[in-house]
Amino acid sequence: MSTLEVVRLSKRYGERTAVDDLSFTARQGDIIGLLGPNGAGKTTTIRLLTTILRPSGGSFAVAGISGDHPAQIRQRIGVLPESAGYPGRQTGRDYLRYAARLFGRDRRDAGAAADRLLAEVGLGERAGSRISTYSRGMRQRLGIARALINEPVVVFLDEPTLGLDPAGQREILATVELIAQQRGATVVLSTHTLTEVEQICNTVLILDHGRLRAAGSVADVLTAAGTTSLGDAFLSLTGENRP
Ligand SMILES: Nc1ncnc2c1ncn2[C@@H]1O[C@H](COP(=O)(O)OP(=O)(O)OP(=O)(O)O)[C@@H](O)[C@H]1O
Repeated sequence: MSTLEVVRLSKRYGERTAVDDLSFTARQGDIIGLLGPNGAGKTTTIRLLTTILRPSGGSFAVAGISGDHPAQIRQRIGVLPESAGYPGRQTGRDYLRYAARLFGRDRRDAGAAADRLLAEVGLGERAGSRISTYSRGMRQRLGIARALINEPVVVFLDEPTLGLDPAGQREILATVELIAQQRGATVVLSTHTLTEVEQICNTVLILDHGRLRAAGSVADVLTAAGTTSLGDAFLSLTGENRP
């Protein structure tokens, strides 16, 4: 069964169509790279699929549950938003424990879940430190741990490596691969970094002006665009190869 099924989804803001007739499906363990120039509709797509926004048209389902049931969808997804804020005075462990309690776990269970997740994202040794002392990369990994607290079927990560140095980027990508391989979750990853997509995504979606310009494996997209690099494919499919 598909974990995520999107059928002719659209979102309009007045005259502007931010997402236009978007359809795709995903399965367990897929890492989907959501690409597109600024304003292409990536964040709007993530907001629709995480039930923050209501679609203007079309439909979607997570693990067979219709997007018409946002409360049920939210039980089955995890999200790292574009710019997540964190309570700097809390420790990473306290922050995750609280998140686990919000999902109904008892005190002991919440503590165990927090420690397990902190270890999973490589923050075990800093579990007891205040978040204000974390680097940007560490905060992003904490945000990913937060997104996993309810054992989600689909995890949405909006530009998780933005502003990170190469080592920080690599740590995030390794974490994302673990989420897909060991948990079998589907990961939807929005990014502007094409090398990341080439490294870890088994599916690429290229959006432009809200429309899907290409979908498939990196090899499929190269073939469709008649190019040998994902960068060239991106530029030719999105009309961004202007001088
Ligand atoms: N609340 C809003 N009201 C009106 N228009 C909006 C709103 N949010 C987004 N848009 C418009 O919808 C389009 C898609 O925006 P979106 O933020 O989804 O793009 P994006 O691909 O995530 O861009 P970026 O790479 O810059 O983050 C843009 O034209 C944007 O101006």
